[in-house]
Amino acid sequence: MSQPANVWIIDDDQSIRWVLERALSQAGMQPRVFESGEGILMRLDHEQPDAIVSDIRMPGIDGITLLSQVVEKHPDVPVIIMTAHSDLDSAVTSYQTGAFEYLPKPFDVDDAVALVKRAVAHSHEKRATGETHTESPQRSAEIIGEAPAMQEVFRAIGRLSHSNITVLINGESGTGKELVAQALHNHSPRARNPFIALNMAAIPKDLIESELFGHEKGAFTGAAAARQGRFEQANGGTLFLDEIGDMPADTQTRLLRVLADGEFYRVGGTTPIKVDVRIIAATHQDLEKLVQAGSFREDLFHRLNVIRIHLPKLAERREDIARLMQHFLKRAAKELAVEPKVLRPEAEEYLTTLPWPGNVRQLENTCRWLTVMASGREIHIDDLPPELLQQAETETTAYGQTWQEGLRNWADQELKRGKKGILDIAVPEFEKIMIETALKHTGGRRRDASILLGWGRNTLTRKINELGLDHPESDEG
Ligand SMILES: Nc1ncnc2c1ncn2[C@@H]1O[C@H](COP(=O)(O)OP(=O)(O)OP(=O)(O)O)[C@@H](O)[C@H]1O
Repeated sequence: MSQPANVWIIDDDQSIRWVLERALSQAGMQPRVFESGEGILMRLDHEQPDAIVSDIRMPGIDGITLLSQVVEKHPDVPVIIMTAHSDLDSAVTSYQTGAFEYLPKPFDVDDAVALVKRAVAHSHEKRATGETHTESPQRSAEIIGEAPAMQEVFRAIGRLSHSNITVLINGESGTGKELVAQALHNHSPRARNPFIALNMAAIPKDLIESELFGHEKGAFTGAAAARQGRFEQANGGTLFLDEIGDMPADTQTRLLRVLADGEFYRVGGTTPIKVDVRIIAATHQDLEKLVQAGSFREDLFHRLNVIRIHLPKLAERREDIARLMQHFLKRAAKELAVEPKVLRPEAEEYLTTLPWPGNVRQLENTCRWLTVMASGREIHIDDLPPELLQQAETETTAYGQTWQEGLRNWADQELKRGKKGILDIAVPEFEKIMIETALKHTGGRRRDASILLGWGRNTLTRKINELGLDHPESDEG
């Protein structure tokens, strides 16, 4: 009921697939994308998503035909049909054929997400039995990290590879905690058994217990069938409890008991269930503080805090940024079936200096964005998303000013002090800064610096003399 909703997106337009996939993932769902409706019906015989979002006009089987087949064979799976705005006929046909809803393109992403959520809720209501087992999507376990702090993490993974010990991973959001948890599992004696991830912050509080421990039929309103919890699903394997700091107090008590006894009861159940589960927990919060504040049980904290792995912020391992970007650009290109883009050196250098508050996830999203939005194969600084460029503008001057604002304030101050002829002070100063910076970038080579500045070589030489910048000529050839 509260497992991440499985949503299939079918569209031959990769940008639509991408936008929806991203938006639904961010809304806590598990989208899966398909370029066409071919094979969907066969797939449905094996597993049913909580909702399907399909385009109408696609090569091969079209959306309406697919819809009619799904409605006939799997009436419990709601289908949302997308099509061009003007196409009223298709809208009508979709409804008549049994679509859950019709989504005109272009659509507002938030509206689309809200609509998919409605469809998912609807299918949960309708689906009395036969919950499908959703595992985390298979991830490539490649973890990039040459920075010393990451090497520490790799060593820990290696050292722990023969053990089933509990691990607590600390680190800001997007630093790769889940990836590391998965790697710990993949390199453990439990590797062949399930790795089940559950994010405490993403589940409504009242559903956490049934999510973890499952429930018996009729345990609460809406519990139409008995259902396994994550603990049972993870039996023999690893249960990754993300954002453990958000676990409600009574669930903490229950978890502690399970860890001590190795058994639990489903919600509404009377038979104890035995499991063998390794716990890896993660949090971006300071659990010691939570313990002090009384919102996290101290005894549970000690049980979880056996081995601790700390993931540094991306800004603390800048040496990995370039490699990570290359990795994500390649991956995004593969996802979108396009040629991989490459960063121009200056764009790469620039990106390496940004603060990246969203850590690796933000970097990954930026690479996806660039793969779709950058016009050529090479990514120039101008291609970067506006919010990243603005960061530079505000960060290059102190006090959060842009240089224009700084200049304006300066001029204002000078005039207030009664100065006259301020251009005679400002213009040479401006040119001096431009010239010196350009020369710095070319290692003192004037010919190249004049190109960077957009001046002729002779103009640059004259200016250097006029301004009295006796920059040594170097490597003029
Ligand atoms: N070192 C790395 N090498 C390659 N990919 C990485 C690395 N670190 C993180 N990623 C990728 O960045 C994204 C975010 O990582 P992950 O979900 O593991 O972070 P998290 O710390 O668990 O975030 P949150 O706390 O928000 O859930 C994932 O797509 C992951 O694959």
